[in-house]
Amino acid sequence: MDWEQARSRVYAVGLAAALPAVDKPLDEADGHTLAEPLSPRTDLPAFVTSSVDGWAVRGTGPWRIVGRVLAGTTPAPLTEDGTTVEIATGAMVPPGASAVLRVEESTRTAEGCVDGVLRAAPEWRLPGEEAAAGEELLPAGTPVDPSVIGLAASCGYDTLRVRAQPRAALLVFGDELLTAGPPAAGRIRDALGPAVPAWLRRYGCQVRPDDVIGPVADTLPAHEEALRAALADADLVCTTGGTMHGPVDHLHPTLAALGADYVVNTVAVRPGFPMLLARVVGTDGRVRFVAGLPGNPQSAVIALVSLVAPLLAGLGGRPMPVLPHATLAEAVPGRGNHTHLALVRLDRAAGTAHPVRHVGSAMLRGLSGADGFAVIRPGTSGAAGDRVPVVPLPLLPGERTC
Ligand SMILES: Nc1nc2c(c(=O)[nH]1)N[C@H]1C(S)=C(S)[C@@H](COP(=O)(O)OP(=O)(O)OC[C@H]3O[C@@H](n4cnc5c(N)ncnc54)[C@H](O)[C@@H]3O)O[C@H]1N2
Ligand code: MOO
Repeated sequence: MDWEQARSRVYAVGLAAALPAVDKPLDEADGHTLAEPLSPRTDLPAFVTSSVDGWAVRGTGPWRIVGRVLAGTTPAPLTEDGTTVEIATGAMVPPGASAVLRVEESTRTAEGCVDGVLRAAPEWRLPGEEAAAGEELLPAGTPVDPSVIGLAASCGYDTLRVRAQPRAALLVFGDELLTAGPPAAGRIRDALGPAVPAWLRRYGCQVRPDDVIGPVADTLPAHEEALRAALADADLVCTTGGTMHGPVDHLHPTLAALGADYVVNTVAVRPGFPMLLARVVGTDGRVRFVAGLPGNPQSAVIALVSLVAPLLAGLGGRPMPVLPHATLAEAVPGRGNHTHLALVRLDRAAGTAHPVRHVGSAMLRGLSGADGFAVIRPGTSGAAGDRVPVVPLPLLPGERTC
């Protein structure tokens, strides 16, 4: 399947299986996605609010001082022309006041009255100036970040209705993998067991340490047992390795044994083509997904950005991630009729993408210095100066990249 087509298909399938809406207290909502639009419960501001420290006055000056209004109180009306109350920034302007005079622009008369020249523009904020009660400020599908949480609080929310956070598990396949110490005697370190959960968390998944399993023994029964167990609780199970058809590649037979159906089975992309996404419908009718990440570590990350990121966007009810563009600083070869995802470092100031070195699919050195992958479409090659889409890596937790 074409790479673009695979992304769209996975997104649509994820959206059709969008996770249920739940209520979260504001302090637990970060990283979730709004399941309903955000609208203020009152006008914002809710009352006429002084925007300066000064004097709320009625009529023309000089004004006789008759009181003081602090923020957080309900003031008595100003009923008499020529009177004033001292007022703090954020305090409710008393009904009857005709203006607010800034403290630094006021003087005192010998009699102790306040005097000064009023500015033409009012020194207060009117109800509804920021938003009217019930007005849609953010649509469903908006990622919840600290600014959204702050806005929700100012709109009067105690909880937010958000999509449940997807729960993900990881199964690492490969008897050759060591989980400690340096590589030796034909064995290498498992690079994906430690790295993939961290990528998944950056994409908004919950991954508990107990949900990272492996290396799972390279036998079909062990694979089947591990996948069944992982699917019992997780919405998404990622597996690493075993996507091909080598002597100990058991993923496809395991999926067949579980009655899974393929959403995507191999993608015309290099590196990473053996990636897959399968769907398993449990006896309870709940849909779960298995993402088969190839064993070569960079290919596994390409499967994450290509299939898992759009799937999670769909499950979270978010829009399909839009790819930013950058200008290639150097030529990047095409990969025939496959899409080439080429690791690049972005110069954000210049808007340029710089190919990095050490980018073999078995390597992680290039990836560690990269910001994402430049997309070289099938049948094309990238020349210096070409504008190309870039698939960003979610390098900082909560970045608005997905
Ligand atoms: N006859 C062919 N062989 C292969 C082809 C092919 O087209 N024809 N494609 C190659 C490509 S491309 C990829 S990608 C891999 C995919 O293989 P699998 O997903 O089945 O993965 P494995 O065979 O289990 O492992 C591949 C490679 O990656 C290393 N690996 C696996 N897991 C980890 C891990 N957690 N951390 C670090 N390294 C890992 C493993 O040792 C192998 O070296 O197939 C090619 N073969
Ligand atoms: O296509 Mo494989 O995924 O390069 O290493």
